Amino acid sequence: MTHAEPLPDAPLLSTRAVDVVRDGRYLLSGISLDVEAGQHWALLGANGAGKSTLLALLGAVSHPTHGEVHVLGRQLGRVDIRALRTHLGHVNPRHPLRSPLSVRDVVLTGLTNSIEPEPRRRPTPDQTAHAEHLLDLMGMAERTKDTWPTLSQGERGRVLIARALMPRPRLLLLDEPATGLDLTARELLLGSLDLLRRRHPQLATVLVTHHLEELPETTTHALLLRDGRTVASGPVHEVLTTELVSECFGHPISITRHEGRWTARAARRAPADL
Ligand SMILES: Nc1ncnc2c1ncn2[C@@H]1O[C@H](COP(=O)(O)OP(=O)(O)OP(=O)(O)O)[C@@H](O)[C@H]1O
Repeated sequence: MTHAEPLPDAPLLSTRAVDVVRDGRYLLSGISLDVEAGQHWALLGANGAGKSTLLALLGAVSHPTHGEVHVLGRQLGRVDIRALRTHLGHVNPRHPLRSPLSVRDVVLTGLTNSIEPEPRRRPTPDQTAHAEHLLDLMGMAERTKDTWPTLSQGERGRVLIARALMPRPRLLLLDEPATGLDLTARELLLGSLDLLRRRHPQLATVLVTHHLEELPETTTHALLLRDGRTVASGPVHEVLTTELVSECFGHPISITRHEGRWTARAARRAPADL
């Protein structure tokens, strides 16, 4: 096992014919996916489809049972993945911070990937400026001195994205970032993600959701999962169709796109079927 630096020209993420088997059950079967710089993927599927299981592989948190996962050109299982993880921004929505750290200090803990600031470690002026730049992108510039316990769930979510971006990762992984947010908080989050993607065009993201309404308009690609298998994968205009999304959720669903955003409506059963 060797420490690994990323290979500069490799796809950021690549999985080939990946299976994840737990207790004899296939949670993922035959998943192949390439994520390149500047791409913004949505992983969509019903509850239990395998989205979080796939995201854990992409974040080098778990290993496949069969097949290969390459992160930044390095194959999981062949290298020490701790070195690779510093290039991946992974947002944990259950961030276990309890103390009243300021928003700016929470973002700075992203440098050491620690919950509390490391003792005797002082951020450089460049690092503090970068934290403030990221908070500005996430719409939190006015809140840098506020303390963590005073933030709403939506505000915390945006601070945690800024924290994950602090080490300047090439890839950001987001597991249902809009869950539990009210409409305004959701729109602020999605607007911030759109701005981030436009300002940092080399960044790639992978975002898990069940809801098409929670996709930022800058989403470029989608992978639809059903029972651990790929229903469709590719550019959004080919994949987010009424036919394929209906197949993914096992129910007739009508998809529309308006001003860059998607809406899904489940068809009601006809009275005769009830
Ligand atoms: N460690 C495990 N051992 C056994 N089964 C597991 C394990 N982890 C997840 N599962 C099962 O694998 C399936 C896929 O889970 P996963 O969390 O990846 O789905 P998901 O698409 O993210 O679902 P949700 O939208 O509900 O979060 C589920 O049926 C889950 O119960």
